[in-house]
Amino acid sequence: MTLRLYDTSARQTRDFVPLEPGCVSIYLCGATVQAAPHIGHIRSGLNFDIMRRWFAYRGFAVTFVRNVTDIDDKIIAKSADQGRPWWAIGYENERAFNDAYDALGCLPPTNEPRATGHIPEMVEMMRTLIDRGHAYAADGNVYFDVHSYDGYLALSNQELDNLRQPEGEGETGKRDPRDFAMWKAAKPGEPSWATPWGAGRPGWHLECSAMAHKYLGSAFDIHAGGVDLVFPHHENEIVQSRAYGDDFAAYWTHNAWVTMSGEKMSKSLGNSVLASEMVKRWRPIVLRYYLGTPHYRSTIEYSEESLREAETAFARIEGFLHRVTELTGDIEPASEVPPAFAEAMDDDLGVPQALAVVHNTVRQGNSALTADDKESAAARCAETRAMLGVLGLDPMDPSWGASAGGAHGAQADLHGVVDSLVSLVLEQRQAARQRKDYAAADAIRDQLQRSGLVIEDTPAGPRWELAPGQARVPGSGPGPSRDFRNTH
Ligand SMILES: Nc1ncnc2c1ncn2[C@@H]1O[C@H](COP(=O)(O)OP(=O)(O)OP(=O)(O)O)[C@@H](O)[C@H]1O
Ligand SMILES: [Zn+2]
Repeated sequence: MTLRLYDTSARQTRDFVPLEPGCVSIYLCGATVQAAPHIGHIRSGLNFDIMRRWFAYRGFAVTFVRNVTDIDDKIIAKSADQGRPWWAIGYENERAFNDAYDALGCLPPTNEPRATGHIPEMVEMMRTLIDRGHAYAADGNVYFDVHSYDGYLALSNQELDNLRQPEGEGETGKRDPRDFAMWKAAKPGEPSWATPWGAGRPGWHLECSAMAHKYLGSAFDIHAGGVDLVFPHHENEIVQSRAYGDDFAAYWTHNAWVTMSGEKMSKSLGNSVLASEMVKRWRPIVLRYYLGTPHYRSTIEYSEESLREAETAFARIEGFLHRVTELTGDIEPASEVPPAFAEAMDDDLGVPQALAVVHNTVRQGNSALTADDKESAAARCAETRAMLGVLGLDPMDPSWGASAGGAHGAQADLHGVVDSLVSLVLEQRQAARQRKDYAAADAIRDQLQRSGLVIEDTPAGPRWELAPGQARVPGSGPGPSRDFRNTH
C-alpha cells in the first residue's frame, strides 16, 4: 500500500515517493512569535504532528523542522510600545506556543531554528542571488526580481501579469512593484543586523528558504503550512530557493483554517480563543481530538457545542478502554493498526475515516464486554490503543501524564468530583444568601478559602479556582497540565 498525499503544487493527490528510501524530511512554517497563540495557530502544528506520526508508524525515519519567526513588524511595534526588547517579546510568545504544542501532545521537532540565528545563511543566499541577477539591493533593502525566474506563481496557479502587490511600508527603490523584499532596511531605533547592503532585518520568505536549506539540504520531501501561506509566502520561498539552485520541496501540503461564524479565527478580528485558556477549560486530550481529527484540509468551524460533542465521543472511547482494563488489567497497544485504519491514513491522512474505524472497534469491544467475551474485548482494546497512539490520542500513554486521564482517568475523575462537591457547597451558599443569612454565606466562603479555593462572583455565577500556590491534584505529571477552575 502506498501512502498518498494531496500536493497543492500538483493540485491532486499523489503517491508519496521519498527522495531517500525509508526517510522523510518535512519543513513546517512555524510561529511568528508576536503574540500568544489561539487555537487556529496551533492547528498546523497538530495536523503535521499527526502526519509525522503516521510516517513513523509506516517505518520512515522522520526529520521534522518547524521554525520560529522571531523578528517581524508586529514584534518590533510591540517592543516599542512596551519599552521591552524585541527578543523578550519573541521568547515569551515562543514559550506560549511551545506550552500549547506540549499541552496538546505534539512531539518536539527534530530541529526548531529561530530566524535571527541564521543571518549569515541569509546573507549568503542573497549574495548568490544578487550575483546571479535574481536579486538587487536598493535603499538598504534587497529585493527579488520576479521577472528573473520562470515558473514563479506555479504553486498558486497565478499569472504574473494579473498580480497586484501592495507596496510594503518603506519598500522603496523597487524595479517592479511585484518584486518582493528579501531583506528590509532598518528604520532608526529598530533592531538590525549588518549586511554588505546595509543594516536591516530579514524578510519572512528569506528566513524559511535559508533555514530549510540549512537543516534539510537542497532538496527535501514535504513543505507544510497553513493554507493562507500558499501565496505569497510559499511562492516566494520557492522562487528564491530554486533560483539559488535548490530543488526545494517535492510535495506541498496545506492545512485549512479554524473559523468562527465562517471567518478565520484571528486576533485582529477579535474572534480568537487563546490556547492557554482552552487548556484550562477542556482536557488537552479532548482539545487534541477536537482539532486533530477533522481532515487537515477541512475547515473547523469552532463552537462550544462541537467541542462538547468531541468530549462525549472521546469519553465513549476512553470509557471502553477503562472498562476493559478494569476487568483484565493493563493491555498493551497492538503492534499493528487494523488494515482499514491504515488504508484511511494512507489516503492523504484520512483521519475522519480512520477515526470511524476506531469507533467501530470500540463498538465491537463494548459488544464483546456485554457478551462477557474478555478475550475479544481485550483484543479490541489493544487495537484501539494502537490506533489512538498513532493519532497521539491514547489516554493511557504515559506521555499524557495524569491530565489526559492516563492513570485511568484519575485526574479527570477527581476534577469531576471536586467540581460537583464545590457546586453543592456553592448552592448552599447561594441559598443562604437568598434567605439573607449573610453570616452563613460568608462562613461557607471562608471555609472554602481555608480549603484552598478562591470563589469569585461573576455574572455567569460563582466561579472557583485553586488559590495561587495550591498544589495541583496529586499525581499530575509534568506533561500536559490543566488548572482546576470552573464556573457554576
Ligand atoms: N484561524 C486559523 N486557522 C488556522 N491557521 C491559522 C489561523 N490563524 C492563523 N493561522 C496560521 O498562523 C499563521 C500566523 O497567523 P496570523 O499572524 O495571520 O494570525 P492571526 O491571529 O490571524 O493574526 P492577526 O490577528 O494579526 O491577523 C497563519 O499564516 C496561519 O497559517
Ligand atoms: Zn515559511
